[in-house]
Amino acid sequence: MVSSNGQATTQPRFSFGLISDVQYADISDGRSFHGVPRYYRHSILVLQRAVKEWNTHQKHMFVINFGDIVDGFCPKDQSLGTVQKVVDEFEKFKGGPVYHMIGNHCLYNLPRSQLLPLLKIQSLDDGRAYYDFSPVPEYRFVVLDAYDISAIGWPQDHPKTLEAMKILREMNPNEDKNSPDNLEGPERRFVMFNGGLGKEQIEWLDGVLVDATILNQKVIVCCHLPLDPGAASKATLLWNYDEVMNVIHRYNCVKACLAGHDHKGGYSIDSHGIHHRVFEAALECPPDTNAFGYIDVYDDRISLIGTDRMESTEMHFSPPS
Ligand SMILES: Nc1ccn([C@@H]2O[C@H](COP(=O)(O)OP(=O)(O)OC[C@H](O)CO)[C@@H](O)[C@H]2O)c(=O)n1
Repeated sequence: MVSSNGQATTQPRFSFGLISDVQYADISDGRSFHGVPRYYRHSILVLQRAVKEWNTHQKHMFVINFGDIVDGFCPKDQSLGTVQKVVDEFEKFKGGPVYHMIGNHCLYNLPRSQLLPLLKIQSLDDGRAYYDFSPVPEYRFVVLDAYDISAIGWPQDHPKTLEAMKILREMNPNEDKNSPDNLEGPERRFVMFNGGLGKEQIEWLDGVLVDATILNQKVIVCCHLPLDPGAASKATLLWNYDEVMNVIHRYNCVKACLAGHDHKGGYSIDSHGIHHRVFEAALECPPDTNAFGYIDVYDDRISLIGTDRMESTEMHFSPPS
């Protein structure tokens, strides 16, 4: 294709919409633990404007929601209806499927057994919430379950809860396990509002990357929790981000890791040239401002076009090492 100035332009192979940390609740505005304003009722308006804009573009193949669909302060007798209400807003997207992932605030509201069907996350009986999909033969998306090993979301006596509590007891000296006090650097991630990937999920990830390599697919990893200390506050990282990145770094197929959770957003390129983009939260948009976007996917880069508080980011792929 040739543009008006006579230069060759390339069309994206495909595009998709994205939004993170809607954290809607029908409650008055409040603040985060650190005093950052949170606009609980406004966040669903941000989502509505996002869906309207994605539909106007008429080019997005799908939408990805990066987790925390409702806030933990949502009255518990309203959790089910509130998750459904937000899912219904996502369903107004006309271009294709909406892919959800779970975040800590989802799990403060509902157990996995109720949450996963609402979010249409196909799961085996064991409640796992990781999956992959391939929108075009050249690309594979991997959606990780960041709360696979977690002290929230599983029954109290579940082996995964017990494993998570053991990790927190060993790694976090505080009585309040949500507090990163007395922890330094990336050790600050060992708090109860984070989680990690279990052995089975890591083996599954490894298998997907083997398969993607054989098929010559480029892979985009999506996870509610950030995977690189350069892109996010240390207290928001996946517990075993280092183990997960060691697996990813064994292959050349992963081009970008996309995340939510750290509401201010962030961006880094790691030692292997992988892009890490953490998305700005819809929840923290003051009235009439927005944080959502879409990504144009090319063969040699992905291009995030953000609205308002979501910064645009060009992510050119490094040549394979
Ligand atoms: N230092 C802290 C931070 C948080 N808490 C408590 O942990 C719960 C979850 O915190 P919250 O900020 O709501 O979690 P988000 O997933 O929205 O955001 C994660 C990052 O903080 C975003 O930057 C809640 O009960 C907090 O009060 C805490 O005790 N100590």
